[in-house]
Amino acid sequence: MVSSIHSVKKVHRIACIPGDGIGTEITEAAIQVLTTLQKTLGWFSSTIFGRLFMILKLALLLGTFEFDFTHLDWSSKAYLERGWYMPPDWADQLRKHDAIYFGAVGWPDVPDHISLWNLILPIRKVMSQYVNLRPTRILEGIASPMANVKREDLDWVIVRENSEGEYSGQGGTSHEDTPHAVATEISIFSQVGIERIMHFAFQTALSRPRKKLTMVTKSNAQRHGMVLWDKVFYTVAKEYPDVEIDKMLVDAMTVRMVLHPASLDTIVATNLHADILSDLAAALSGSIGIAPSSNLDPTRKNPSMFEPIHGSAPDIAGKGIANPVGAFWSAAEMVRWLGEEKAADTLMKAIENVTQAGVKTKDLGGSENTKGVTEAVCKEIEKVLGAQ
Ligand SMILES: NC(=O)c1ccc[n+]([C@@H]2O[C@H](COP(=O)([O-])OP(=O)(O)OC[C@H]3O[C@@H](n4cnc5c(N)ncnc54)[C@H](O)[C@@H]3O)[C@@H](O)[C@H]2O)c1
Ligand SMILES: O=C(O)[C@H](O)[C@@H](O)C(=O)O
Ligand SMILES: [K+]
Ligand SMILES: [Mn+2]
Repeated sequence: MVSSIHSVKKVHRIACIPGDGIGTEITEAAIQVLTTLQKTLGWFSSTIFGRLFMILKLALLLGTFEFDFTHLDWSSKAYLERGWYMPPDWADQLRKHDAIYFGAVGWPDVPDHISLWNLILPIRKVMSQYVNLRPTRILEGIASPMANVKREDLDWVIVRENSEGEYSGQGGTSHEDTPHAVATEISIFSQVGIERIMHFAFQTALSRPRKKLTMVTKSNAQRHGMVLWDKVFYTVAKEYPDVEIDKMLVDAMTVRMVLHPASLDTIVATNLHADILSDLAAALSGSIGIAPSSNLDPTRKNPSMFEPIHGSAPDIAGKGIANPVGAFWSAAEMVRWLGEEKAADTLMKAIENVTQAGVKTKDLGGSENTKGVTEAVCKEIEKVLGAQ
């Protein structure tokens, strides 16, 4: 009986790559929260009526959902021990899953370009995750470091091109290790690559109340690739007459983000520019520790990957003090991508109830550790569902 109930549940297969440093700590916390979410939404849901309803649903073979986590030990630590990050069939392994949950990669014992180019960048590229979606807003109970900025003033979505640009990986070094060393780092901007990210950005802008899109480049100094960006942006814009558009040079954009945050809504930028702007956005909304990201293949042919925007933070790793909120928010984005809207809303509500109650890590001015925030969010999930 139990196994037949089990089998009618929708199963979301998640590949988990905790990676390095605090990546392992926040991934463990995210799995704890997701497991609580699944259990609470399922059998133990809240009121007696909720439970009866759930039994009825199960009896009708409708079921709920559960996560099936596969843990993948693809990390710098493993690389140092065995000489590789991912096995040769890594892409096939990942494609057996519905989504990928990622912690962080990078450790001081391995050069950062080796770790990035052996783990996260091949996944983003080979899985065609050409969008990196990075929402930023000031959560309940969190204050921006900018004194006069109110919560409603900062509500942005950064759409980062995630497959090419400055991250093309093309270039090389001549006369290496001599005083005449010469290195090139070539950016690639393809019309197809720009068009698809622009369409995604316009559709994102359209889905938001303000329908406003700001495009960022550096097309004054960089006169080829960035100029193509501008050109494609204005061409694609013609298909979206309901979206209000404007254009910024990236240097001036940093000023506008700090001085006039309320003037921005959806933002589209290249791989590198959006990488930098999204760290700034996270800091302006309280901390790098709260910001989520979704590496999306919008065609859904490949699994998409969800991770906080921060890195492995070697300076605080192993201390149990990393802020898990960015990891939880990323988990909520994953749950939404998998079609579980109610579960995603529940998780976001639980996170914000916890920040509002002042249960926060040190980076947000609080005194809790990772475990304390995680347990508070788990308890809050039960409360939020119990109240429904
Ligand atoms: N996508 C990724 O996995 C990713 C992202 C960024 C950096 N990295 C890698 O991570 C390593 C460290 O990079 P970095 O120091 O430039 O950036 P980082 O994001 O790891 O850390 C920057 C600062 O923010 C703090 N911080 C980050 N996350 C936090 C959290 N959740 N809670 C509290 N404080 C937090 C850190 O303690 C540090 O002081 C490098 O190897 C880098 O290549 C990986
Ligand atoms: O993409 C990058 O630049 C790094 O992996 C990291 O900084 C990130 O933002 O994911
Ligand atoms: K990360
Ligand atoms: Mn980054």
